[in-house]
Amino acid sequence: MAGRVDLDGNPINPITICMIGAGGFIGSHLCEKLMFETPHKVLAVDVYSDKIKHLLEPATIQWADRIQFHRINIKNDSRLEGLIKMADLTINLAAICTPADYNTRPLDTIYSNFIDALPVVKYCSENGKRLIHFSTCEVYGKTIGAFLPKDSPLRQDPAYYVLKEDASPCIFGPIEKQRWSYACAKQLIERLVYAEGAENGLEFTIVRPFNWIGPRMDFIPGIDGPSEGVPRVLACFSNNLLRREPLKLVDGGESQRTFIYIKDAIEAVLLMIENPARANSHIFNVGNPNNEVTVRQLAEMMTQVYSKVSGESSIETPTIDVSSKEFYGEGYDDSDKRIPDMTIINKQLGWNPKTSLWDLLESTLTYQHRTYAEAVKQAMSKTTAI
Ligand SMILES: NC(=O)c1ccc[n+]([C@@H]2O[C@H](COP(=O)([O-])OP(=O)(O)OC[C@H]3O[C@@H](n4cnc5c(N)ncnc54)[C@H](O)[C@@H]3O)[C@@H](O)[C@H]2O)c1
Ligand SMILES: O=c1ccn([C@@H]2O[C@H](COP(=O)(O)OP(=O)(O)O[C@H]3OC[C@@H](O)[C@H](O)[C@H]3O)[C@@H](O)[C@H]2O)c(=O)[nH]1
Repeated sequence: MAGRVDLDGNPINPITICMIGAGGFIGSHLCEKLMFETPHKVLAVDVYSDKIKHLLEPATIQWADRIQFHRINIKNDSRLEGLIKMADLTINLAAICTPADYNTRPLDTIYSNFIDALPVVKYCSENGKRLIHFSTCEVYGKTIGAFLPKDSPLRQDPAYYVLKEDASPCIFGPIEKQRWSYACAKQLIERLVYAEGAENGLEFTIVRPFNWIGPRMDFIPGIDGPSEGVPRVLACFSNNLLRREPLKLVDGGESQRTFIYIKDAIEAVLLMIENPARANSHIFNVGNPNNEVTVRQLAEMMTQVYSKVSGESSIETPTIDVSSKEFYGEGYDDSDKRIPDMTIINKQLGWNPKTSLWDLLESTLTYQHRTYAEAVKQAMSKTTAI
């Protein structure tokens, strides 16, 4: 750790980071990175700590003085401002961010992604503290190409689908498609952070993650989350594979996504943390444009990889089609395609993703199998016994 320097060759001084949402998927990986590889301190704020308990237990005393957990709901806790004041930098990850909630709990979604983030922005601005705010690739909504006729040659032109921070429009569906409640709330908080920068000098960076995936993402229904819960696609498909049931393809699985390994993405966040002069006032896409698949292709690849890592043959009918109304309910809609433009992050931070989709699925599904296979077997045998 000694002698660490930033991208301009200047020594990196240890800082204190107030990380809100530190107990979630991204937060847990960021806490690990900061504890394992840097001298920085973390004030970890969340309502849950299960995903970082390995960093908080006495056995990990090595960094006991560098990470503190604060069980705080930022909706209503006066301790938040004090923690932001104690820190040099605040990173806000807290949000409701699973699509199954956007159309079924639109009020909670809007409050969580906009209203609850307001005091965080205000305290940073008023106290002259730097903020890294987590937004989403969903702010782009649908691509321009999605509105062209299916056979239009322009659909092949990157100008109609590659998503650029400083050029692409944000295209959402109608209000009755409540899916867009999340994207719209995230867009408004981005605009507010940006305006605080422009009018009041807030030092900020906005991150737009493009489908970061890896170990500890969401939950397996009935094992470490509610039986009826619907997590994001990686956990849905993992759950199906663990239970040896067909993977459900929503509306034919035609939507396209680019997936990035969480560990590659965390490298980018660390560069933002340690290079404020290069990261401030920027909005960054963080994704892997080389890992594009349709959801159907993702299902096929996960089936193959899971078979390899578990040693179990795949089932006879590996996928089934399901309508979005059946799967998510009324008001669901979808982003058609998400390819991040990487020009700005390349120029400012020299960062590039490394891990291929196959490799990241192999390490992630090895983790899922090791962590859950036995528990799923036991849960299933109990249900059959009843
Ligand atoms: N994972 C991705 O690919 C992805 C993609 C786009 C955007 N994002 C954004 O990144 C951020 C983190 O996402 P994640 O995947 O780690 O999600 P996550 O759900 O695993 O983590 C969010 C954490 O915030 C906490 N939280 C929520 N409301 C809170 C409150 N009121 N008070 C205290 N803690 C609260 C939750 O308990 C959870 O631990 C979110 O803002 C999300 O919108 C993630
Ligand atoms: O079992 C499933 C689950 C999901 N899907 C499909 O898989 C695709 C990806 O679904 P995810 O649950 O990962 O969520 P999305 O990519 O649509 O949105 C995510 O994007 C970025 C973040 O802001 C959020 O984490 C989330 O909104 C969607 O087209 C969805 O309809 C299935 O076909 N079957």
